[in-house]
Amino acid sequence: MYNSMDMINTSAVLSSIALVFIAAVITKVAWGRITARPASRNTTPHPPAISGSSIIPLLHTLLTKGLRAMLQEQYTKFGSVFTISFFGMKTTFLVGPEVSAHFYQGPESEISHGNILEFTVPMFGKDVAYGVDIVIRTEQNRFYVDALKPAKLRCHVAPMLQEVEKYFAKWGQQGLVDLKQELEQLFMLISARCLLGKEVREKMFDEVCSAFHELTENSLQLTSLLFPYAPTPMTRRRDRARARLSSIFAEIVRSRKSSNRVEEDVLQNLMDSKYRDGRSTTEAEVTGLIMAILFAGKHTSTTTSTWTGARLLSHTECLEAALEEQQQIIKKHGDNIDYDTLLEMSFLHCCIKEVMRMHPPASIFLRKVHKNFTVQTREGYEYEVPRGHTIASPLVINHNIPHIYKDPDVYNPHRFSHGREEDRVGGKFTYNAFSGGRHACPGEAYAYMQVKVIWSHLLRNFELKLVSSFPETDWLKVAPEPRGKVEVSYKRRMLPRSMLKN
Ligand code: HEM
Repeated sequence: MYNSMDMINTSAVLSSIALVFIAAVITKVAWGRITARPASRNTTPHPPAISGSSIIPLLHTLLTKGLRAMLQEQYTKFGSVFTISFFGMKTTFLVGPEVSAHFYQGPESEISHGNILEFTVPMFGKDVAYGVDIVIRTEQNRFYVDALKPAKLRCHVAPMLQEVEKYFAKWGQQGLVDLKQELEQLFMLISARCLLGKEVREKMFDEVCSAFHELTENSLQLTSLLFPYAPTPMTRRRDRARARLSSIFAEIVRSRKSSNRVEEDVLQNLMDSKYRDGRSTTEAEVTGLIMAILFAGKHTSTTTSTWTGARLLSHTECLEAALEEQQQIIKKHGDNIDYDTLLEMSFLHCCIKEVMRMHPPASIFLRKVHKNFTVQTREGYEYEVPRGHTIASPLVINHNIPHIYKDPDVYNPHRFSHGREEDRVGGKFTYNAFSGGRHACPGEAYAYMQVKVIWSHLLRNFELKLVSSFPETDWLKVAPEPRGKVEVSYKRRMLPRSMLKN
């Protein structure tokens, strides 16, 4: 069910769109006024629209206070459904679970990514994702879901742990690190091992990292996003990097097949996947699918993990509760960590979930409307959203609605604990860090698993302190992330048990 668009992680896409938005507004100021216009053929009005000169204060807020502040102002003023119109492009924002169902589960013929993710086609090739039709894409999505389902995840815990232990064994007795940079390197090592396979991890790690870096850096430049096929130096570098990666993965696939070698990694799962008509995946498809999954999972997991550190190390109570949980698990299972042990880390799970509520790696999701639909707001207003509009589900606001999340600006993992479960207050579209409905992230369980493997290890083996101030969000990055270095000092613990309470 995944097309090329979907392969691209939404965080990157949405932030890119925000950049496009900023750039477009900077270069030309449209004129107009705020109106609540009636629908063309029936009595249901279109959502209130902000356009023309009213864009100027909105732009001012966007540039001075950021995306969240700008959207929050419009939400306070107009309620949960409003349209921002500039340069003829109309984007209707749907804020909160009450108005989000159609966004997430409307059929492809009525709501789709449109051509928003067209730029992913030259990244991953014409054989996967947005290079193929919806039928093939849906099948390829099934390959992902299957490769990342819990039964298949169990075998990744041991290799993940080995990578984590080996990585942190290189740290000294004590020292100072940039957590963001450390975790980025570690996630690439884990991804190489569990997703791409041991050929890459053992023999071609540096080459694959550098080609992948070239591929993403050059694809996510504003010009490449807007004009993915223009013959610019960036698109040429992108194409060279993709060609290199394609040939590396094609060679690995051929070698495994010719020697009948079978590995326990996601690459193997994609190689073994079959379409409903019995056809096997081709080399080009496997190559495109594996590059896309790496792209979808790496940055999101790195930023989530870094924010988890920043939040835990700034909230003593949460840090102590997380340590206490580790201690209880150690008492029960010793130092052994497996898939089931990770599932027992429910407080750590809530800590990570709360991080993604406050710092969702994808801050806004976008879709194109192909057929008019109506939405009813919580206050009882009904609006018709017309065909042709872009619609947006802004997580930066949705995850901070006070009637759903008590004290939304406070980091409080307990809000997700059993019995309280604020993420269920508004139904199934209340918490959408992993999107939802037809395009829900297939890597959610894998993502939690790897972040927990890392953080349980860090908590057990190191005393950590956040040295730099709590990071701001860098909204100017294509995928929002903590701005600048996240400096953390560490001191090795001799034995986790002796360092903890009780
Ligand atoms: C904290 C980590 C992660 C977050 C927050 C996240 C979030 C998301 C979101 C929001 C989407 C849907 C985009 C949309 O609605 O269009 C998505 C799609 C996807 N994610 Fe994740 N993701 C994470 C980690 C991962 C990991 C680790 C993997 C794989 C190992 C992965 C694989 C994918 C794939 C293949 C898609 C494409 C789905 C589609 O085509 O509809 N993600 N992810």
